[in-house]
Amino acid sequence: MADRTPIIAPSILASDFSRLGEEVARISEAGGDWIHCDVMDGHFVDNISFGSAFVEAATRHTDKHIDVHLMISRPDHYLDRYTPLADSVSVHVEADHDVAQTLSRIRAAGCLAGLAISPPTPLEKVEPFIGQFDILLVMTVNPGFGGQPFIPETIEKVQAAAEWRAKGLADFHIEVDGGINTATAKIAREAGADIFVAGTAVFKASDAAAEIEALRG
Ligand SMILES: O=C(CO)[C@@H](O)[C@H](O)COP(=O)(O)O
Ligand SMILES: [Fe+2]
Repeated sequence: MADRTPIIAPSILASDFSRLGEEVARISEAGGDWIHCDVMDGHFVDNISFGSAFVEAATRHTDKHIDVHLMISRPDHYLDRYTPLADSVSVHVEADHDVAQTLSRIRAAGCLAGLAISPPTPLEKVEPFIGQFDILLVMTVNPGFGGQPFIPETIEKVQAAAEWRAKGLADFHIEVDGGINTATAKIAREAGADIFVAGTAVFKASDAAAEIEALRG
């Protein structure tokens, strides 16, 4: 079985964009394992964040794993702008694309392939793609904004996905994203999650290193 040591992925959506480089360096030095980059197009979600030029700028201030979360309607169309910058790329099962083909292209580009699922979407929607993704990204808030409260019902999906994994159907990480703090990380970890995205909790903490350690549990 693969290593399930908790991975903490601070989301730069919660950083001070006017000091992006310093913020990325600060959070890397504080012990963040992966740098989570939330790309939003104002169409798939009701918010616009940043695009590939911004992600590229962030990469110049860290040697950590770059984890791109595409909340965009046509991930297949924009994919080639992100795979050269990233170590993992997650696309939404709800977006308008050939999911199997997009996942296959992400892997072919040398990245871990992530499949993301929003809170209202039943887990059955990702079932046909088991074995084709390396990360199941379970959204624990509705995508689009940082700083929202964790939706407890989403944990049932983490538990069910962990059962798939335990049955040996496939080996994949379970990443939780949205409203993650030390309390909700514990709930998610006990349900089977091993990657913890935290924007507000880490970037707004007075001691980011202590917060990252606390999130590991
Ligand atoms: O993908 C998203 C939001 O759509 C997340 O990655 C958020 O950026 C997490 O922020 P917090 O809830 O931790 O503040
Ligand atoms: Fe995200």
